[in-house]
Amino acid sequence: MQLQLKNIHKTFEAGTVNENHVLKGINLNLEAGEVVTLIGGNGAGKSTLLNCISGALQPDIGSVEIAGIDVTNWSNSKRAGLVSYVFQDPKMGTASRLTIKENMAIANRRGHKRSLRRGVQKDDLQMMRDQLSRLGLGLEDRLTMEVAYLSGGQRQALTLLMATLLRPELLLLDEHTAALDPKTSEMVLALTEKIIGEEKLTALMITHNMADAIRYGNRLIMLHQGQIILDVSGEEKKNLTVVELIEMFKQQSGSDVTSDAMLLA
Ligand SMILES: Nc1ncnc2c1ncn2[C@@H]1O[C@H](COP(=O)(O)OP(=O)(O)OP(=O)(O)O)[C@@H](O)[C@H]1O
Repeated sequence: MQLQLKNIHKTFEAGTVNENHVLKGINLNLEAGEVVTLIGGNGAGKSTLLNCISGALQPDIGSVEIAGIDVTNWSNSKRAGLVSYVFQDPKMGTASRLTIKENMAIANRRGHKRSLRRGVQKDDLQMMRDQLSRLGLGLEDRLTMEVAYLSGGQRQALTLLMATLLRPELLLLDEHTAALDPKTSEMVLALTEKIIGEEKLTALMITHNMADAIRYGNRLIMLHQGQIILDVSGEEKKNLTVVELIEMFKQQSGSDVTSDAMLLA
């Protein structure tokens, strides 16, 4: 099992008037190679769930196993050797004032305490060029350019490459194309699919776009008020339509999706 979540609970501001029980007993198993899209309305708990997996947040109850290792009590940085993530904001996954080469060098040390003094060797440079050329964006010829000068899409593509440079046991994508225009989003999603496929990664991807949730991955999960209310895979998922998905949401949750960002698909 690549990911095993057992009875995850998370409450924010416990014991105050603002107490918010966000995750209510999440159980989820992901087999190696599964690519899961995660949808749900605003505030459903999607990011909180990913944060509990990455270690950015600690669940109050429950356990997290990644690639057979119980990481429940591991810090975010200790989990970095196992889990990689890409966030919505293209500025978050890369260091603006550093060059593409320097960013790639950092990615090449993810989860390792290897000395920063080692510097970039000649064979590292060739590896970087080869890796960057996979993106098809010509970044391999701009190794000494500061990342700040890249477009949002180029930057997110680079972030994705960096997150997978050292093969993670699990790749977490938190609406990683939501800040991009539709065409660029499509480009980054196509690259995401390519990299996940080539590296045979296990991935969990949050999206607000229902059409993308159906199109990508082999399994789709819907979260509502901190619980999994829908879990479809294989042919059933492939044959889903956005209209059916909205209908299922209404049935399962007992509420409407009107004015919800889920409809922005
Ligand atoms: N650090 C925090 N402290 C207090 N409340 C939080 C914190 N993080 C999230 N929340 C609350 O938890 C709830 C779930 O948030 P979360 O970001 O997980 O939802 P989401 O499903 O990702 O929503 P969206 O699609 O809007 O991003 C929200 O009500 C949010 O305000």
